[in-house]
Amino acid sequence: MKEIKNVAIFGAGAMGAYYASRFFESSGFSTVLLARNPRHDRLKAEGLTVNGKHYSIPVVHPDETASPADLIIVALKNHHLPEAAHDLKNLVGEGTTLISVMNGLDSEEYLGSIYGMDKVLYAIAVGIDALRQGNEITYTNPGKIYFGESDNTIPNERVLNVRNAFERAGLASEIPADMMRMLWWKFMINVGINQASAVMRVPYGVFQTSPDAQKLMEMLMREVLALAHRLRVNLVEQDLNEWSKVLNSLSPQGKTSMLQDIEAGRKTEVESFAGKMVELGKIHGIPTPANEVVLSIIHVLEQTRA
Ligand SMILES: NC(=O)C1=CN([C@@H]2O[C@H](COP(=O)(O)OP(=O)(O)OC[C@H]3O[C@@H](n4cnc5c(N)ncnc54)[C@H](OP(=O)(O)O)[C@@H]3O)[C@@H](O)[C@H]2O)C=CC1
Ligand SMILES: CC(C)(CO)C(=O)C(=O)O
Repeated sequence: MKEIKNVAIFGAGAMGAYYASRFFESSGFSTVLLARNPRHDRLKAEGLTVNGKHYSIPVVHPDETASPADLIIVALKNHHLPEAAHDLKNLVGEGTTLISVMNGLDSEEYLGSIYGMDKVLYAIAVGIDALRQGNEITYTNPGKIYFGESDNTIPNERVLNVRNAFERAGLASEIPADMMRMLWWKFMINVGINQASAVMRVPYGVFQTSPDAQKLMEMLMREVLALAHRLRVNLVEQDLNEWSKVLNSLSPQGKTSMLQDIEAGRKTEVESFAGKMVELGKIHGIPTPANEVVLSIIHVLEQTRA
């Protein structure tokens, strides 16, 4: 397989802007952002600012791109995906690899249903605390990307090729043997802290110190543990402690992506977290009362946003 050179970033928000800046700054890559108008013109005119540094990264329009990308990083919000996913069609060719750094359990299968799972690798971003205000993005901790096929006992050529590209771009990454376990671990984290932070409107620092904040976060997470156990996903009690270690490394002022959405009056990804939990809980006979409560609260916050 040939070395990854052409990289496209789809969704130049908090996460996408960070990854775009890394590839754009590293030699050996040609990096583009993909967007329709009015985003296209805005990104072209204003560029992106990441940790105070301005980047004028080329922006391409979905209907005007002719040559496929080697690697596409998808960093949309989950509710953007159904409307946006077809915009990748001119960028996906035989040798293209698609990676979604989006939270939730479904974005990979969604992209795979359109472009084929043979082109999609699973991924999660852990420990990054990217904040966005307009086109200005800040982060204190870049975190790490865990990625691969669902089973990476022996990583295949596509996976190794992406690792090589991440290394050249200065992005920390790891290839877990059991990627499904990692996907569920991240899902547990998001169901816990994203939702608890959104209903309480507090940053990471409060979860580092307040037993009350920790209690709600853990109640939500334990429902994921019970569901994972039923589905034979290898997620255990100790995984809560692994998350505490990551949490304590985050900036006390940092905010989850869901709290950022609530504060900015945007739609949240609650359907991919509590919504998914309630749905799966019903199918598999696992009670999800804490998730039912936060689902209603976050719906109300969305309905009453300014
Ligand atoms: N922020 C974080 O620290 C982390 C976030 N995540 C996950 O990563 C994903 C992205 O999150 P985040 O970066 O915070 O979200 P943002 O809301 O900051 O970014 C999403 C971006 O997608 C753009 N977008 C929406 N629709 C389209 C479209 N049709 N075409 C092109 N661009 C589009 C938005 O543009 P516009 O602004 O114009 O609407 C926005 O720039 C989410 O699933 C989140 O849960 C995971 C780990 C950490
Ligand atoms: C884990 C966390 C909370 C930060 O990386 C996240 O995934 C998010 O903000 O959506």
